[in-house]
Amino acid sequence: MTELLRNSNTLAKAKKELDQIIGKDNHLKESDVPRLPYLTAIVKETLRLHPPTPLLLPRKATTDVEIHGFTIPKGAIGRDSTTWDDPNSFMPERFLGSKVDVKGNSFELLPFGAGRRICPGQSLALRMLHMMLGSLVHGFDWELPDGLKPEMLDMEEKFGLTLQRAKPLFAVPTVK
Ligand code: HEM
Repeated sequence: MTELLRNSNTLAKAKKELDQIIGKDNHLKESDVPRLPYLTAIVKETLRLHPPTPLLLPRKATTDVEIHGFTIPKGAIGRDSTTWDDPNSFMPERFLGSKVDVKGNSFELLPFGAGRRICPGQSLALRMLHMMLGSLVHGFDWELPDGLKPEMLDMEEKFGLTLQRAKPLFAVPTVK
């Protein structure tokens, strides 16, 4: 939601897609999600830029390592500038028409890990993320409180086992 409130064009495009595909007066259903490529791209882009479990727990490379001829570079993969154009910008469009997924098959984007220790809650988490975000965007118009400008939003993150906003987001919903 923070990235959408900071990027009003993205929020407007997500609303438009929801209005066109499921209709202004209908509630979002799980079966609608496969027909919402832009909402799906927003979820992927959020998981790239703000991975909720950023360290993949104990499996982060602290230095460049080579294993069986494959180089595992040090550091955060979601913002690697050799893989992603403009890696620090929130651009869901980068996933439209792209085969990169978040399910452990695309090694440049591993918010749920990969292989035998991949997150077993992935399928539940992805269902919930699309339903929650899609319902919030589709059901309400959103504004920032007290004349706060999008560019003034505090993007500081609290680093830990899971990554969260350092301070909660305050936003004002109006029923559409
Ligand atoms: C957006 C939501 C979530 C993200 C980004 C996420 C991410 C991750 C990551 C990165 C790992 C470590 C994988 C590895 O070690 O390679 C993990 C492990 C795990 N996750 Fe999740 N997770 C999410 C939601 C959930 C949910 C909803 C559940 C349970 C209902 C869950 C249960 C677990 C468990 C049990 C493990 C440990 C698996 C093992 O070590 O064998 N996660 N998750």
